[in-house]
Amino acid sequence: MAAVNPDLQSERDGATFDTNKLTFLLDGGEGMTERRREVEAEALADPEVTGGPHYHFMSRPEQYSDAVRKAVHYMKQAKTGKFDNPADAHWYRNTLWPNEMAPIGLHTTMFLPTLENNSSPEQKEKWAPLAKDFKIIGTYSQTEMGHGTNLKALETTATYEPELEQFILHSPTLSSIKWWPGGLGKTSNFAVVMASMIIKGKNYGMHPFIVQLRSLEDHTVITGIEVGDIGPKFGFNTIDNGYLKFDHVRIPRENLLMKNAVVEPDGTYVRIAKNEKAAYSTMIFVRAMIVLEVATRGLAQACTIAVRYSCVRRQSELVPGGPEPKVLDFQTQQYKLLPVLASCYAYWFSGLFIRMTYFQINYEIQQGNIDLLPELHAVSSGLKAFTSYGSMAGIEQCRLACGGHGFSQASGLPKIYTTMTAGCTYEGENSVLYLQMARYLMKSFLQAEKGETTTNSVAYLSKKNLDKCVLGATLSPDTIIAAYEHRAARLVRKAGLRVNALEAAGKPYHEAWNLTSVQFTKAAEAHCHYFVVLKFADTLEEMEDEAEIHNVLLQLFQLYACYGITNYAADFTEDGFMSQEQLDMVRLRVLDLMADIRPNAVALVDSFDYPDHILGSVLGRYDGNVYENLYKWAKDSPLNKTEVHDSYYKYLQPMITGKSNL
Ligand SMILES: CCCCC/C=C\C/C=C\C/C=C\C/C=C\CCCC(=O)SCCNC(=O)CCNC(=O)[C@H](O)C(C)(C)COP(=O)(O)OP(=O)(O)OC[C@H]1O[C@@H](n2cnc3c(N)ncnc32)[C@H](O)[C@@H]1OP(=O)(O)O
Ligand SMILES: Cc1cc2nc3c(=O)[nH]c(=O)nc-3n(C[C@H](O)[C@H](O)[C@H](O)COP(=O)(O)OP(=O)(O)OC[C@H]3O[C@@H](n4cnc5c(N)ncnc54)[C@H](O)[C@@H]3O)c2cc1C
Repeated sequence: MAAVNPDLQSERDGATFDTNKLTFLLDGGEGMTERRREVEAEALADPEVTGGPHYHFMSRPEQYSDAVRKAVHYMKQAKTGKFDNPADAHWYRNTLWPNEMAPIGLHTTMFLPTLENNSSPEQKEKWAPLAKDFKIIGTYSQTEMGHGTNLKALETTATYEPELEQFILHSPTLSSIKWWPGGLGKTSNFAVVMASMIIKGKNYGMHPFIVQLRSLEDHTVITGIEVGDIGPKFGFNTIDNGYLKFDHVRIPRENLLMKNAVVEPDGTYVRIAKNEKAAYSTMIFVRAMIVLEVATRGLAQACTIAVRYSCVRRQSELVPGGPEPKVLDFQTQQYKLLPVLASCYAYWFSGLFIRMTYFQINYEIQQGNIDLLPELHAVSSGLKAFTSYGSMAGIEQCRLACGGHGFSQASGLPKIYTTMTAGCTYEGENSVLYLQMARYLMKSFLQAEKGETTTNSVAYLSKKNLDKCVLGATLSPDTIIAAYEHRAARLVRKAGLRVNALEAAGKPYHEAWNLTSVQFTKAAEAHCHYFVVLKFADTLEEMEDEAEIHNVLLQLFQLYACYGITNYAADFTEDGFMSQEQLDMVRLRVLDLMADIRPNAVALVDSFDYPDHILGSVLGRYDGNVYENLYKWAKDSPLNKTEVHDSYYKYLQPMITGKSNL
């Protein structure tokens, strides 16, 4: 390995804590880190994983094809049983497809989970092993050209015919064509198709059906089905997001996944699930996973690149006539990057929390206890929206902080950005998800108004909140939490009272709701902000005796919270809760905290522990040898394969010389 750039080495030498120990905390324990590193090391030693053509120097069809090559490699490995632990499989995939979407991504994240959580026991026994062993490859096909958000308006129909005990799948309109499902266009031979179920003329709403799309022999498309790729996108170019059209395709009755609702042979519909949104369960799972696995990890990688590069890049003067400083020593550069880094840590702890909570509550739901489903739906929706938007903005900030080289694909940042930003849209568009959380907040507000006690994430709504902020120079977590509680409670209450007032003035509820929805999305955002602050504080409180790490995490916590206050100053001050003096103090504390954190900046990104292969960045290399590798990158560019490019002979030569050698 090449020697580490001394400018990066000096940062590591000056850190006040052991990065390894912080990595253990982020991974959820030393054993988890060790296992992750083992899986990554095995993958990194495999030429099928690290070899192959260079991602950025391929066309889109080549990118897709190479991703399929990797998919086959993954499936072969998985078939040996070595990934029985889902986390191992996850680490392996992350190394195989760094910041890319696998053509079989939907198979593992949605198709299989839907089969497992929405099938009857017999169906699960039949389908899950086939999917687990990749004997069938599937996707989750819900969104249509005309509707992604409004699931009640899905137009694909599954009409039951009792005589033959079959459902007939049909796409009655142009807008009913399934559009967007990942891996649908070219890769999958099966899909879970969400369709409106119609029995004897009655529409029972969206239900999941397992449908074969292509032959298992030669991959030709089943009669009555039209399927293909939807074309190049802003990102996600390794995956074949597809379209799917049905022309009266018949499937057996048993292909309705019947855990939540059964259709008997004579067409009698029997609902089993206690909650009518049971068919939406896979979406909750993915939303809960997006927080850590998509939003936070994308941001952590971008921070790693931008912070390391900012310690390697020297430019301008700090001391008149002095040497060029590392750009991270400029206060404005710290202001670009360190609050983003702090938010990354904040999201990480919320991500760990929602992942664990999802598995706990889902276990309860599987046992038939659905009491906590509304809480899980609200929190997973809100956190998905809050963290994906924050990460998207943070990644862009990291890119801008890298100056010109940030604009090159060599930085790795455009790819991280385009992959991650999709997470603001898929699995529920962010504003739509904030409005789902807002429904929950409105209900909780009404409960609190009636004097009832609200619980879990909204417990603060029925508490007596402080009227005056008591935040002082010590910035204790409790006073910070109280400030965020006050802001969220006030914004929720203000929006709730406005709905009530509009209704009292004669507006129907739906109109009152729409007229308050901007306020409510801001209230939902404030609620999520509070929640993320709270989970960060909880992590600090629960930490075991690691004083150095506790110190630096406390600084990050304070920076995250203070930066949030300065960014949303009006929310904290306009009702007189926080004084101008307190706000001024908070603003100055942001600057002081940045100076405190600065010496540990590289150690804090090293703790994310991303191998260079996953970062895919010349700027963010662990060894910091940026310039020689930028030069190498340029030399590898396909345009440099020949001294004179073909286009010269085709176009320039005739114009410049008046003759053509072609
Ligand atoms: C270590 C292991 C790691 C494992 C890693 C695993 C995974 C890796 C991570 C991530 C994967 C990454 C990448 C995957 C890449 C791409 C995948 C993209 C896939 C897709 O992109 S796939 C399509 C997703 N497409 C949507 O996301 C549609 C959004 N649109 C909706 O979701 C609905 O359409 C909605 C909610 C807007 C309106 O729906 P609606 O009109 O029917 O309902 P309505 O508003 O009337 O609400 C009536 C009552 O239902 C409640 N309610 C609603 N939803 C509920 C739910 N889910 N559960 C429980 N209750 C729910 C409400 O809260 C309310 O309750 P109440 O009445 O009490 O207030
Ligand atoms: C990369 C990518 C991968 C995807 N993968 C899959 C997949 O595998 N399977 C699948 O089924 N789908 C998939 N999708 C589809 C995705 O889930 C939807 O695009 C997403 O849910 C948003 O729905 P929409 O496209 O209908 O947006 P729209 O709802 O049309 O959003 C347009 C605008 O309208 C606003 N809006 C809509 N409804 C409301 C409302 N009620 N109140 C206020 N504002 C509203 C939105 O906020 C937004 O600003 C994918 C999409 C992308 C981009």
